[in-house]
Amino acid sequence: MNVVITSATQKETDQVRQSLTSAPPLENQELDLSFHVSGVGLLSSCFSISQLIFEQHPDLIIQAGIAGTFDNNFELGKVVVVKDELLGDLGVEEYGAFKDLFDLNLQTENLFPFTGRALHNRFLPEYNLGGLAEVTAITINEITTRPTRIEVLKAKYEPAIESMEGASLHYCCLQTSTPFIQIRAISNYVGERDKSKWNFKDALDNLTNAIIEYLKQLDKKKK
Ligand SMILES: O=C(O)c1cccc(C(=O)CC[C@H]2O[C@@H](n3cnc4c(=O)[nH]cnc43)[C@H](O)[C@@H]2O)c1
Repeated sequence: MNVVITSATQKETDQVRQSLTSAPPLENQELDLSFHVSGVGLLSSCFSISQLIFEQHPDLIIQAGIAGTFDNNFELGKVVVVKDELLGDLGVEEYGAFKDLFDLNLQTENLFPFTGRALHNRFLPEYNLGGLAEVTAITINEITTRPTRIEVLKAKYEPAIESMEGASLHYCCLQTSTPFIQIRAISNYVGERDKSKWNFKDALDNLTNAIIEYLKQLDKKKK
């Protein structure tokens, strides 16, 4: 099985690479694994993920990364899987409201690959192997910082998390019928710009453990 682990930055998957090299945890060797770095943001990730799909025809793409959360009840380090991905800043802000492409009638709801405005991961029933918590996410080009903007996004989309590449994965994979799963660990609360308050360590440690555990289960399933 041809499996690709993609991340926005190499740092997000360095520890996974190290774990796989130092003490290979996969017994059955059913997985032909490779790594891919998409770059940060929608533009770069959309191009490189589509190139990856057309050149390598993976059987499964795992997007592994960190993310900010809108939910103050989430502990930093928590690992989640994205079920529905929405575009959080493609549109116009006017009179304090944000109108997206659907509100502006520039995109049709439920027109493939959208399902009710979302890029829904229809592969999760088969591929969320560990039963990780499934959440709604938004993808943004400009990291959200203003408290009023945070409230607008929460009211409109009810997102649990925010990243800068999730929608690229969902869009490219749905368009090409490529199975995928987006696994994210929470590194910060959305709006927090003081990086000393981000918890990279727990996020990257927990993300690594979740990915290794996921690969073990996939390896077993494919035997
Ligand atoms: O500085 C480090 O040690 C470090 C280690 C791993 C990753 C990074 C990144 O800067 C990753 C950027 C990546 O993270 C996503 N992200 C994280 N928090 C947020 C957020 O609050 N809003 C939006 N995106 C977020 C995003 O997908 C970036 O591509 C640094």
